[in-house]
Amino acid sequence: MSEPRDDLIDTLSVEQLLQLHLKSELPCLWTIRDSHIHGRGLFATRDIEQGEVIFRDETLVIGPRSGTSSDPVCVGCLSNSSPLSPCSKNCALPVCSSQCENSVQHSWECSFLRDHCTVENTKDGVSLDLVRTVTPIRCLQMSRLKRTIVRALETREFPICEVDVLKRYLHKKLPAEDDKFLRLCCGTLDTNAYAGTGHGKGLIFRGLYALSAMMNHSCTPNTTYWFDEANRMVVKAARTIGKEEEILSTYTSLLWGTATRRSFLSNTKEFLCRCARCKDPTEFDTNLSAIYCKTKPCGGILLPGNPLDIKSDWLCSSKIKEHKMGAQKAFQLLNIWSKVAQMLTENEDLQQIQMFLKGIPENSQSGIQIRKYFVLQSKGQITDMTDEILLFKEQSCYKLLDLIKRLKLGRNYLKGLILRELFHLLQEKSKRSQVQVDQDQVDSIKTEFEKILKFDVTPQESG
Ligand SMILES: C[S@@+](CC[C@H](N)C(=O)[O-])C[C@H]1O[C@@H](n2cnc3c(N)ncnc32)[C@H](O)[C@@H]1O
Repeated sequence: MSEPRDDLIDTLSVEQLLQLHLKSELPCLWTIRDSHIHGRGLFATRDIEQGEVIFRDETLVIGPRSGTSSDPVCVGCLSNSSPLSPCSKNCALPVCSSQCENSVQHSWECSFLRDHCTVENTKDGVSLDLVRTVTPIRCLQMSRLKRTIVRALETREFPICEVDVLKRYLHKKLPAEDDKFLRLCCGTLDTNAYAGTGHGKGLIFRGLYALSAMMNHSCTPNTTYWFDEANRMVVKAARTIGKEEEILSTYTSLLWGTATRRSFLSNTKEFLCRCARCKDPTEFDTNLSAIYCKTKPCGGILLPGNPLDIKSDWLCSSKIKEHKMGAQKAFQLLNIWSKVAQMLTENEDLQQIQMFLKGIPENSQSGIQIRKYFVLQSKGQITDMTDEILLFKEQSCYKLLDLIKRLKLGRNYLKGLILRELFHLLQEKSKRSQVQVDQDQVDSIKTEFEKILKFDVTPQESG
């Protein structure tokens, strides 16, 4: 499909625009329709097998994340794995090499900022404020086709707009049209962008993906995604998706409890999810949000009476009416646990962690937070770990895998990472204790994680 003349672009439907943007001539597995969840959604045009690639999405724009708490990354390669220094051309943005400084990616915004801004009193020559504005600024370079797609996406105004941050540094007024488009892009990015991380390369970015922006959210999505070497977003079926079924993604961590997920979605995307998992106080019998009943010697667990109403009392599994807790108190407790969990993982003190885990219900969100950290992020090499840590990591892998199964998350990327870790742990365990580990089991774990983590299944590729 060749690109039409500029004046024809305005006459195309969203679906045609997206087909053009993805430059795909293959038959596609998706169509755009009205959704009962919200606005438009993406729907399957045929049955899609678990693990099948549904689409590979090209970026409309990609750049550093906008959060004030994010560590700065090189604006050229978007990685934080090498030491950063200010761009020598004095645009106040950080780069990690002369190659990144002179990259096509960076050159345009570099001259834009030098031409429009005055930057003084920066910390080490870098302005973190301006780093936040890079991704919207990059939108000004968009082609007619990309601008038309951006205008077709859902957008809303969020309280913080990067254009206002940029304005603090401008000594030259932006043309009204650019100002308006930049504002639109800020809202569109906040509504639709995905945060990406690059496996092992310290990549941290925010990308606007045209087709992915059509996917509504569910806390038990039927897809999983990943970013390939070209930073394309690869979306796969986490379980079988029937013809006509809506193709759903997630905008939040799937291992958080309902209250945390819903408040995150409300704060970052300004909507309240009402999916099947959000409606179920037990979250498919996982009790992720549970806290122990404080009435002695009850021993029951408290869960929200109505998880869709943040003010509703938390009720006890003993069904005794008086055994309850106000929502505010319950949220405070969950918050404190989460902070303690964060502190404990930073210290990696296994004894203290075991004590903390004894005081909270099994599967509780903070316990899961600790286990996930130990499985996927803990410092150091497996070969240097004590037997106790190795055992804790192994148990944590099984716990997380069980949770993923019970939450009906299917074959998702997180599961692949956990299985890979488990494979390495079992190998180390058998080396250390010379205990015979079931080799068939280890091999099947290897096959499964390789299948999940291997996204280049080109023969099945669609649009
Ligand atoms: C990436 S867009 C999804 C596509 C959008 N429905 C459209 O018509 O363009 C994200 C926005 O869709 C809405 N949305 C997505 N999932 C939702 C859900 N589960 N419940 C309510 N609104 C949702 C929210 O307004 C959110 O900001």
